[in-house]
Amino acid sequence: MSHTITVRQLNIGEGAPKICVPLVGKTHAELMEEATFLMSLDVDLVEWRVDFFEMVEDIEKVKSALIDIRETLKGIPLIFTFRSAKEGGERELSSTAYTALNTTMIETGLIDIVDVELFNDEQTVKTLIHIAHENGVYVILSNHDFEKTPTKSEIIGRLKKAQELGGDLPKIAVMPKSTGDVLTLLEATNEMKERYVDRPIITMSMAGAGVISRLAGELFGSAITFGAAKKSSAPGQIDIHELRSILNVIHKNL
Ligand SMILES: O=C1C[C@@](O)(C(=O)O)C[C@@H](O)[C@@H]1O
Repeated sequence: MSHTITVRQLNIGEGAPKICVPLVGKTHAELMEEATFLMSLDVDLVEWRVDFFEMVEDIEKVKSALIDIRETLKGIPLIFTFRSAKEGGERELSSTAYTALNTTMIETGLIDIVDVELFNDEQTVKTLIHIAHENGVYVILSNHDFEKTPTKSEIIGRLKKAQELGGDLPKIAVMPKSTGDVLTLLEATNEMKERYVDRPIITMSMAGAGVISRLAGELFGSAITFGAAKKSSAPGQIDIHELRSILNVIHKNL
């Protein structure tokens, strides 16, 4: 497998980490306003965090918002993410509803990447990966620990599991309780890069202490970094202008 994934001419995994900004509107109107605003900014990808959308359980309403988001974003690569409450998101869906929501949006042909949580039952994960790939959609296979930072071998184990299951972009976000925890995440990322990586991965240590991990992905091996425009979707995301400028400084000096 190639170390780079190309989505609408964006080479993820090559050069500086790509900047992704989340859309976190609660209503159709808020989403339109946010999406229009994002178009005035220097972003590489947009993630629709659909768990923030209050009509998320109404698939037709989600679809109609998606159509308008896609039209507003023009050619910007779009990630579709329902983040469950147990992994730091806004709400829960039953496994059936989660599968139906993701399947319907994959089949619209309007999204480029779908985020699937690794810790769903394995059959759900495999089914969604299969449907995504049949429709030319890449899969971020993600895992989040908002409580702590697992050990280095556990982090690597989860990222490798995401590779084995066929995720195109394995991802992990963890919470540091110490600066040592930030190093653990960076070491795990670096070891993946040196020993196991055959495709781009995404890692981050959250909150203030973890900010360095959102900046240093080109060095340690994380291909996408999440920044904030007006509102962040997780602790530790920094302003995208500052983010771009720091990524450029690192890139220039490597
Ligand atoms: O999983 C991630 C990463 C994230 O949690 C972060 O820490 O930047 C933000 C989420 O929107 C995204 O889905």
